Amino acid sequence: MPKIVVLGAGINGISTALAIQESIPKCQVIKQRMNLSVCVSSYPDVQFQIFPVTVISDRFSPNTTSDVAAGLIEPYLCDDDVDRIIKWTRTTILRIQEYMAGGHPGAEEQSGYYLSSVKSIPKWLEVMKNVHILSEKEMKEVAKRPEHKFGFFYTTWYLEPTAYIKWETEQFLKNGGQFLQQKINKIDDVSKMGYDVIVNCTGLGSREMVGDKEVYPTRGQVLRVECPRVKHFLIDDEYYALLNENTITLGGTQDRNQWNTTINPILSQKIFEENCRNIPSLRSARILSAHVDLRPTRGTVRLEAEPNGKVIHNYGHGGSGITLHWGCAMECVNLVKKMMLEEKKNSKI
Ligand SMILES: Cc1cc2nc3c(=O)[nH]c(=O)nc-3n(C[C@H](O)[C@H](O)[C@H](O)COP(=O)(O)OP(=O)(O)OC[C@H]3O[C@@H](n4cnc5c(N)ncnc54)[C@H](O)[C@@H]3O)c2cc1C
Ligand SMILES: NC(=[NH2+])NCCC[C@@H](N)C(=O)O
Repeated sequence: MPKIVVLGAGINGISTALAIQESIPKCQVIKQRMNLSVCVSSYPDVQFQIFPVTVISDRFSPNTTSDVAAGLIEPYLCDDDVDRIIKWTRTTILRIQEYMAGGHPGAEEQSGYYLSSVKSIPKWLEVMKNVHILSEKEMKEVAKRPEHKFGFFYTTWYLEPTAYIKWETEQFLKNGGQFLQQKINKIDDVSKMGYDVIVNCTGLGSREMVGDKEVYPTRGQVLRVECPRVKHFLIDDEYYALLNENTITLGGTQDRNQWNTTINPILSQKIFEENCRNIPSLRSARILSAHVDLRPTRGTVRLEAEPNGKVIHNYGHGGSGITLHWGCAMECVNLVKKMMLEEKKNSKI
């Protein structure tokens, strides 16, 4: 009976743990009514759970990097292979549409403008809806700055991480999942805890815990404001105003190798002013809060099983962890299944 543990409780940890439960039936509690025709009776609900899944983490939502995220579905600050990114994004979008169809909170389509000083059409635009490259005439109407030379309109989604992780956590617990609050100093310590499969989703924490110096912080500061008048998002080369259920997230900074998580009030003022220049209606906004966190940035997302080991890595999503989460979680499930099969074969020898 392999014991599976997921390290980390951000969007990638919780999603991967839930994906394992949903995709490997023996990893969730299955309630079955045993109807025996002979005595025309039925046993009380019988619970089967063969492989419990445990999540170990030092911090939980709403105190993870994931909770600070604006929830925009758009690949960003992730230099991975673009086709891999697009594949993961597509899988995530399907999951968001299922989540929305369930009427759950914190997810919706959002439409708006991407204005830039350079003419470039990102490949990931192919997964978006209602894409329209702005004509010169339309640019004249929409541009807010002389450097806004090129732009496009499209529809994407937002997925508010805190609301979504709350829902995922409820499903995970319903499936018999377990939580353990603990800081892991070295991943080898977990191997000694008797787990057979270890999935590492510790984001920037992997720099120390796994000793991976390729993962580094990109500091991001944002504001949450209330401004019901604003109905479209607007992203340009430096700033962004992104819709959420009842608020707007204004960003944004991307300072590589900056570890400082103290909010800089001067920067907050600049983020507000620059976004008001792009969307004048924001002048009437009510500023609710400011946030800073560190994007777990890496040349590529590390999503792989260690050779002949029991560790699977899923970290380093940069500014795209919400965007890529379900695609990466499902790829992890395939690696877990493969590892369990190997384990079964070896134990037969
Ligand atoms: C300002 C800002 C805005 C963003 N906006 C967006 C956006 O709009 N769209 C998007 O797709 N992405 C966005 N991102 C990026 C996104 O937030 C990250 O890519 C994502 O949160 C990474 O998720 P994760 O689960 O891998 O890591 P995290 O959320 O950092 O979770 C890591 C987990 O591991 C735990 N952990 C770490 N080390 C240890 C240890 N040693 N022992 C035990 N537990 C440990 C932590 O406690 C935490 O629970 C934004 C990021 C920032 C900073
Ligand atoms: N700037 C840009 N192209 N898009 C907005 C990025 C928002 C979010 N991923 C983040 O801040 O990481």
